[in-house]
Amino acid sequence: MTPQLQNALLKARNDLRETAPLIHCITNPIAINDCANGILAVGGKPIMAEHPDEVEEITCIAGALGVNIGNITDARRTSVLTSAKAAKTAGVPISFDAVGVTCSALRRDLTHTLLREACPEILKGNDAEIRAIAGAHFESRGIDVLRTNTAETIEIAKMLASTLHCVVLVTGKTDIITNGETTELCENGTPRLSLVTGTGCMVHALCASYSAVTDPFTAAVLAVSTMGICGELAERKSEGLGSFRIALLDALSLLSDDDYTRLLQLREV
Ligand SMILES: Nc1ncnc2c1ncn2[C@@H]1O[C@H](COP(=O)(O)OP(=O)(O)OP(=O)(O)O)[C@@H](O)[C@H]1O
Ligand SMILES: Cc1ncsc1CCO
Repeated sequence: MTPQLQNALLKARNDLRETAPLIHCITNPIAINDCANGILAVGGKPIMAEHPDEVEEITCIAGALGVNIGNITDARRTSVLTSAKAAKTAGVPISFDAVGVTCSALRRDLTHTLLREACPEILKGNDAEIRAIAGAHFESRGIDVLRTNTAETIEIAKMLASTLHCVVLVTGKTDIITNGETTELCENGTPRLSLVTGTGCMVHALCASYSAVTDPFTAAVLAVSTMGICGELAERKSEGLGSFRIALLDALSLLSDDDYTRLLQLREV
């Protein structure tokens, strides 16, 4: 990590708390509450709105837009595209979480329409989701990854980022963040994060939050490293998955710059 990136990460943490921008999220009902609380914990102001007749208005007054296709409905499918197009016109940065794009033609079609018509600044998925979007071989079951090959996925993510001119974030044991030229790997986290539903969706909500105050690359690095570090801190303070989930929100709201810097495990490749 360069000193410039380290400074940008700390500045973005502070700027989000200072400016508290409105973050418009269209997400799934499984994770909606955790996403809203996650945004609040790091300093943003969430608004979860998805009615097709109001989303354009809301996107246009937001500092960033987060769209997630984890539990798609007719209304959300319409709203995702309406909001993303409005965001492009208004210059509002978009983060897109391609949850389950591996699972159905509906999600694949929606994803490719979105990438074509209103390409996000940050494209996020797990290993299988990013591979599926790139047209590469993937192994998954439902929304879960069955097998990864990090070295290969890095190359796929770089190619996708270069083609789409966006930042690609691949989550997993090792998180990959790339804009096609610069690539960082984040080793923070704990397997427990994958045992609680919606932690990937929360990473996405943090991407949207930080993209309101910094460039998409810094925002994606900060979002995923924050979740990883807070997962590590929460694991030390909890017993089962219920107390882990609560401890995770505590850690997100209490994380200091010193602890963030001390625990950060980032390396450029
Ligand atoms: N085995 C692991 N070890 C360490 N951290 C992990 C591991 N698996 C996932 N994580 C972390 O958990 C968070 C969520 O990533 P994950 O890949 O599970 O997202 P996801 O598949 O989109 O999740 P969901 O669909 O449940 O929201 C990330 O911060 C990631 O770094
Ligand atoms: C369990 C589940 N199913 C669709 S979305 C989701 C939340 C994690 O992405």
